[in-house]
Amino acid sequence: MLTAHNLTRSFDDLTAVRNVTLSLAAGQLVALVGASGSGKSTLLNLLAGLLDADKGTIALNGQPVAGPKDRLVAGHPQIRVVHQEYQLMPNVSIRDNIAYALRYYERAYRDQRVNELLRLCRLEAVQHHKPRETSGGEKQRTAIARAIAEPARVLLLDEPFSHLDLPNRLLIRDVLIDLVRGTDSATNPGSGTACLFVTHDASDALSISDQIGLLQRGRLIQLDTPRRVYSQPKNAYAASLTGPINLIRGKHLPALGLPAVTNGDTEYGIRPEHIQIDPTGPVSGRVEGVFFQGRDTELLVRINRFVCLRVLTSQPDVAVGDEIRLRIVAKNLLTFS
Ligand SMILES: Nc1ncnc2c1ncn2[C@@H]1O[C@H](COP(=O)(O)OP(=O)(O)OP(=O)(O)O)[C@@H](O)[C@H]1O
Repeated sequence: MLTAHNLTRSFDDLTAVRNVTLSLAAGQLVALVGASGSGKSTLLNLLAGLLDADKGTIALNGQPVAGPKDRLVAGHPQIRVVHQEYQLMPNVSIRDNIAYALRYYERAYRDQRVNELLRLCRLEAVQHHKPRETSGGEKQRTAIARAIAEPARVLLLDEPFSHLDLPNRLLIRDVLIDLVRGTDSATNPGSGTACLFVTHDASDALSISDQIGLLQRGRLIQLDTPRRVYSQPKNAYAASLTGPINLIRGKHLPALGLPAVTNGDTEYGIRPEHIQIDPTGPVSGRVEGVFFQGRDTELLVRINRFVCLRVLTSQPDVAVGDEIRLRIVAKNLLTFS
């Protein structure tokens, strides 16, 4: 549906987006993840036709999506964007901000649809407030409600969950999933929307997206299913974007009970959940930190002067200063370079 080919955009001598090729299909949720400054918002604005590309093409169902220099009004009628700053009208109520997206519809339908969106995004209580009288999360939900008010082929969201508490985060995630899959009949009867969302939160990306795209200094270094991006990351940076990872030089592998390698400078990675606490394990370490996380506890375990490992365990009875034994299975080791 939305395809981008070889997109490149520079600001002076900084290339913010470099040769990015990707496609978004109807009914598909794609998460875009990358470090701050890696080019996520720039790519989103290019895809929305809000920024001119220096090179490359964008097409929606085969039709070119023009940048602002080739259009009277920037943007594309079938592509909705929610920016990080929300861009709400400051002097009208939350209700009217949402209703504005439906201004060309007849009054009765507009009122009914706005009521539905207020309910869906839990905004009924603040519907008559001005944006400045609402919280960050309420403003964020208003921007999302406005973006999904009308059917759209493509929805591009810049950090849609960043200001939401956990219940609202789960709520908006479900709203988006329904919309994208085409199960929200009022918004998009049957066909589904293509959605790309930028996030810093690996758990959002891993749990709801069909694909994750990883940006590193403007390049799309990996685009794959959440499972593959997590278990076969392209490099150490990619691994660190999708979850905690222990990075270890080859020369330190024997100290972890793993076979020696010829190139001691090669970098390896091991996820904390792949290190087992095992009284018969070959490695001994001293617990330096215990971080309770609810279901699991993360430990910092000092193996020697050079290696300190993050270990995820469900064992609640470990304390700072304990000596524990660990086992790492070689097949779980990721090789990076
Ligand atoms: N209008 C602009 N003029 C000059 N440089 C810009 C402009 N917009 C973005 N940049 C630069 O391009 C790079 C990519 O910026 P972008 O906002 O796309 O990153 P991002 O991945 O969205 O970052 P964040 O996660 O912090 O929002 C950054 O180095 C930024 O400073």
